[in-house]
Amino acid sequence: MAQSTVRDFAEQTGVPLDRLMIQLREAGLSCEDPDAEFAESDKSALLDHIRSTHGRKDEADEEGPSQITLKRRSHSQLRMPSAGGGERRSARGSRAATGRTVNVEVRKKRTYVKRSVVEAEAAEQDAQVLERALQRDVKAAEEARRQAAEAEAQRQRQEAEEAAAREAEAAAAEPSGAESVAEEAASEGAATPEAEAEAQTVADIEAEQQKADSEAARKKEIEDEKERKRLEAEAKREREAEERAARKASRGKGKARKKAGAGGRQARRRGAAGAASSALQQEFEKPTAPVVRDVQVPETITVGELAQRMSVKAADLIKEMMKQGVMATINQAIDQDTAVLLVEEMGHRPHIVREDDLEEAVLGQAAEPIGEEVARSPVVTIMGHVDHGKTTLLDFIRRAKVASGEAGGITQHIGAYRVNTEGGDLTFLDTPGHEAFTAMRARGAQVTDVVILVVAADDGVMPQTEEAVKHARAAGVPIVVAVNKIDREDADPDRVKNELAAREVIPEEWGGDTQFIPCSALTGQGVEALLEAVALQSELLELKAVRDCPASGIVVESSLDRGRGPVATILVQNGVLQQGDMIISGTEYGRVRALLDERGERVKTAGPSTPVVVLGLSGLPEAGDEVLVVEDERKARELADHRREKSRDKRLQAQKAARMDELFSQMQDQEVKTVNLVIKGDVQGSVEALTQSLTNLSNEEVRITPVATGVGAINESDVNLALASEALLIGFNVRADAKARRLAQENEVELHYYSIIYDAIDQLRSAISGMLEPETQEQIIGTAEVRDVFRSSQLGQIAGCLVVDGVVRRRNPIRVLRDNVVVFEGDLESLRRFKDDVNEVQSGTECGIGVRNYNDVRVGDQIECYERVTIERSL
Ligand SMILES: Nc1nc2c(ncn2[C@@H]2O[C@H](COP(=O)(O)OP(=O)(O)OP(=O)(O)O)[C@@H](O)[C@H]2O)c(=O)[nH]1
Repeated sequence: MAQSTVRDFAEQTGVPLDRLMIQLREAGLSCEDPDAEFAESDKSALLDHIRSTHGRKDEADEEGPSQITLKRRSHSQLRMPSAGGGERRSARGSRAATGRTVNVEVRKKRTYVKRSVVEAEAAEQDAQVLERALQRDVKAAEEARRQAAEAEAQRQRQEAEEAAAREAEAAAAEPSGAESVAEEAASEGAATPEAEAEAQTVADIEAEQQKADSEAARKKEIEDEKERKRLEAEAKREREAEERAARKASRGKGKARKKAGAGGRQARRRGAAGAASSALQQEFEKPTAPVVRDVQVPETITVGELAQRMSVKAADLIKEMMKQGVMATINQAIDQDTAVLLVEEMGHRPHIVREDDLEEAVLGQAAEPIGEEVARSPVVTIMGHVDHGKTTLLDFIRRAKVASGEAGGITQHIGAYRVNTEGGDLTFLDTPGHEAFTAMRARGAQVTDVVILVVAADDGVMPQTEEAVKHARAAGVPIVVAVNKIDREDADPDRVKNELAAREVIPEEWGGDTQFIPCSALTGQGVEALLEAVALQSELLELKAVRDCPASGIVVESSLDRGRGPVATILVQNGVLQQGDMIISGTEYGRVRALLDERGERVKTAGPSTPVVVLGLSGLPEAGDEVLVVEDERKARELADHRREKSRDKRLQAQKAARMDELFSQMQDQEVKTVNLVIKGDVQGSVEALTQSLTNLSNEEVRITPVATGVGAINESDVNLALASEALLIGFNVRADAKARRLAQENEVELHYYSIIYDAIDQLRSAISGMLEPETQEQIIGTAEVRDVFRSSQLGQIAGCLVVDGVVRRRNPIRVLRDNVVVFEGDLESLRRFKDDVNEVQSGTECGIGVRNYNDVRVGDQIECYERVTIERSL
């Protein structure tokens, strides 16, 4: 390398010479002459010095701001000629008017930096330049040294090889002396210290070279491995992307391939983890044609559910309904026909689902029992008017005192009893006779084979006697008439025969088919004959039942027992009901936990025509519900759920209708008053009957609405409900519990307790009578005939009249009638007797009448005087 001076170095690097000299002095190098040689060692020392001081700042520089920035803003206006025709306008001298003025804002920013800072920066820059130059020079010197060493090593290796070759040749020429020469050479080599050092250097260099080579080879290997893995991963991702694309392509979507490609690219970007997650990702494909769905349409379905089945938004369905002219909300139930229409309109395929499908599937042959028929005992219902002796008669028959235990002496709910008579077993359904139980009695007739119609011989045929005849006829059930109370002195059995014959219940002795048995439930006279007659009647009927089939029957009554849960009285009609059977009844189901007979004793089985109390149902079935034994619990639960859903839908539909009706009627008549009722009772039948009877009291002015009904004691929630709906709270044979009583007291909710249905009816009737609007009636109080008409200058036209009927009063309104047709309606202006004004004129008296605002009264007209009276009404 050529020798260089300090000056040369300064010129090379562009650093001012004086600054370089300062740096050298600071580095502790004595350099007075810039033309002196700039040795390598000096360069290394200077580099170390610069490295150690590089970036350091004077502490003084830290104080105060190192620079100040000044900003200046100036505004001016620029007037520009309007584009296109500016010159033309200017020629006309209208430039000012047409030119455009632009506001110009000029912003200037100037930064002043401290001198010391500038100097320091310059020094810093020079130091950096020097550092770079020195570094370069020092590196170059090192490189040169290394190359020189390498060249030397190479030269020595060649020399050694040549020497070896020469010696080999010499040895070949003088084999005897070869060894000695070689030894000599070796000893010579070992003996020379310079040669030894040289050899060591060469070995070191070679070792270094080898180490560097192996290091490079190892690095390359690692790099290659990485590259290979990267390529493998990439190939895998591409394969996956291609597979996806192929799958989509096979579905015939041209677009899909593109998307899969995009997905693949995305996956590549995300890496392996991303690729795995993208495989799970779902992609939406817009269908190219409208999707036609098969939609199951049951008998009733809510709008929301129908929309769901068609996979459309409920709002869209409601819109479609509006187009069809049907207004509905999402929770509203619609009928099958409407639903089918809507499904078709929306381009789908409706499939009508019959509700019975599931019933049939679950119940199988249970609907129609198949098997060998055997004789069964008759089911007898006693019907008749109130107090004609039904309970007394049944009491006598089964020798149990039922009547004495009943509130008000009236049977309150249907009970079923099996009694042994000489004519065989008879099952009695103890139906009550009061009108409130009409609905239950109708149900009773459906399971009944024979009706005993009790008619008191002293009272004859009464309204409920007639009703009982109608029910029996409607059900096609034969009647046996018990002409009761024949022990009474005023008993008149023939009257009963006559009255019933008039209603087409003809006695046998009169050629009809009805047996009339005179009896006394009190004394027992004729009761045996009555039972014989019933037995005879049922023999004629040849009653049969299938015993060897899954049991089925009818719920006669149900109630909630505090200890035993839901309790249902069931009349078995076919098959044999056993403890452990899985039964379904209406919307309830359950495994028969226990069977009890009419005396409350446990029995294991109950055959046809046997009334039995069943424990184990999930809830209270309705009186009249069918009971069926099913195979397994799952099926029973399924069917019960289905029925519950169905009844809920129906209820929803009914509720909606009721609300609509209410709306319409309120629109028509704003004066309709509503009495809400919350009714709780001891047994389902009573609640049902009471609810129906009370609802029947509704008329066009007062509507009675049972907002809630139920079995059991009145609880807090009943009181709350009554409060919320401003309802009357009625307890029939039940009382409010302590909490409910307290709540009722606090909120002044009245509790009405009853144990006799007609008491409840009477009280409510009188209560709602008070709610009726009083009626206004017109009463004619007098009539006068016009005999003469004359005019007075003071009073105008005056009619000379004779009061022919009642009294004519001056303050009362009048009507003028001509040939019995009203020609004017108004008031009297004056009423006079001779010259005196009077307040009233009695019948048979003449008077002068002036009619206000009417001057056309003629001879022969009648003037009718009337008054308006307000009459309180009752139901
Ligand atoms: N003298 C006489 N009185 C009878 C006879 N049968 C019933 N009574 C009386 O008539 C009244 C009414 O009898 P119930 O058996 O309660 O009449 P019911 O038809 O069951 O009445 P409800 O349960 O209200 O439908 C009672 O006081 C009986 O004692 C009878 O044969 N002779």
